Amino acid sequence: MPVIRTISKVAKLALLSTPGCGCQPLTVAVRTISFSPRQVTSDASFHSVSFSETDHPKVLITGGLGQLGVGLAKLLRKRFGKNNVILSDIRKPPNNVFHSGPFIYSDILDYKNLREIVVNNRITWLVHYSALLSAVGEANVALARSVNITGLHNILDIAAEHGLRLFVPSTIGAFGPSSPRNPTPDMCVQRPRTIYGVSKVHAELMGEYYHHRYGLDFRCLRYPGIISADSMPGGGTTDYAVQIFHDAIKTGKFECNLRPDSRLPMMYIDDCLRATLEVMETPADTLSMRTYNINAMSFTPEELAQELRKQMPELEVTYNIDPVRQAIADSWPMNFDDSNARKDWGWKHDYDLPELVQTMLNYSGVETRMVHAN
Ligand SMILES: NC(=O)c1ccc[n+]([C@@H]2O[C@H](COP(=O)([O-])OP(=O)(O)OC[C@H]3O[C@@H](n4cnc5c(N)ncnc54)[C@H](O)[C@@H]3O)[C@@H](O)[C@H]2O)c1
Ligand SMILES: C[C@@H](O)[C@H](N)C(=O)O
Repeated sequence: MPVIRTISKVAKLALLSTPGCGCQPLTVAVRTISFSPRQVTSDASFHSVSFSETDHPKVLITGGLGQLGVGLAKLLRKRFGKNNVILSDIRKPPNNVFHSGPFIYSDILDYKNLREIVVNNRITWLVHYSALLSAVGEANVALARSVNITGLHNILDIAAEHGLRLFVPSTIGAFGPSSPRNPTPDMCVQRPRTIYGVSKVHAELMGEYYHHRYGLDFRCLRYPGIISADSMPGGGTTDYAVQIFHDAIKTGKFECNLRPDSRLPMMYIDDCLRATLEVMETPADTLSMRTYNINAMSFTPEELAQELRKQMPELEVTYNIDPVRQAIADSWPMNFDDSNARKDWGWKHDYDLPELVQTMLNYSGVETRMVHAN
């Protein structure tokens, strides 16, 4: 019992000294406390990165070379200035990305390297995009567990120690077959059947725990499947909804790996990235929760093909079901209830299915014409 009493006393102290706002310097160095309990006083200057709401944040994006990171960096750089947003990844950036703003190598499994980057660049916001998605995660569970869970622990500790505002995306994949699927609310049973989903529920719970325990300013949105024209998805279940545009334009044909009636929540990338910026800028006292569903539309492969055929009547779609992806899709939400995000911080999507299709075709058409011209 004395151990439990001591822990709860420390917890109370931490809660009292950081009243739910990550902008305050933390009184506890989290990684230190987890291995050898050592209090760090609140005036210790080495971790007190000062960030006031009037300053521009200094942002680090991990896993930034995937489907979403480059677009987010572009949006944030427009708002906060090119040099205030650092993209990072373990892959080599293409020329255009390398020359568009700061890029740095960062492996989220390397705690010391991460800490060095945060300290040397006086980072105040951390957007944690590194992950293995649902389908690649099932193909390599050990790596997914390491990147999505061990990597997240490094991120949480760094963010807590340095008083960062931390964004970690979750996903429709954080729900499972026993969750209500149509619609899926923020609060319900979450028993996902993929390592990806399990790691994302873990991230939601750990982030919220660090928020309550250490005052970490943790913010999390559960994204639907994201559709983008100029970046390719990294191996998920919703990838078909991006691939169909590329194949339709290139060959007029598409082979879909999900059943025609597989209904999933989806969103155009611009809405997703804007939501991310909006929730990061929302004053902390407006957030009644730390993890929100966000939604835009919901469709099946058949409905997407029908919408595409309004502009490409010749489009041929065949179905060759991937049992792994199909089982995942069958366990995920069909419709997402995002009423809390709409109520608390005014979330509103811009793109429904017709606008999405028009935008993707316009963009991909331009790209195709450029490729043919070269
Ligand atoms: N794209 C979607 O449809 C979608 C939907 C819901 C949630 N999300 C979440 O958004 C985030 C970004 O998604 P994305 O589609 O850009 O993912 P992605 O798979 O395209 O990119 C992930 C990136 O993480 C990097 N990475 C892998 N291991 C790493 C390591 N050890 N250290 C540093 N980086 C590492 C990869 O190199 C890759 O560039 C993820 O957390 C994902 O779960 C995405
Ligand atoms: C939905 C999302 O998390 C990702 N696009 C996947 O399918 O794995």
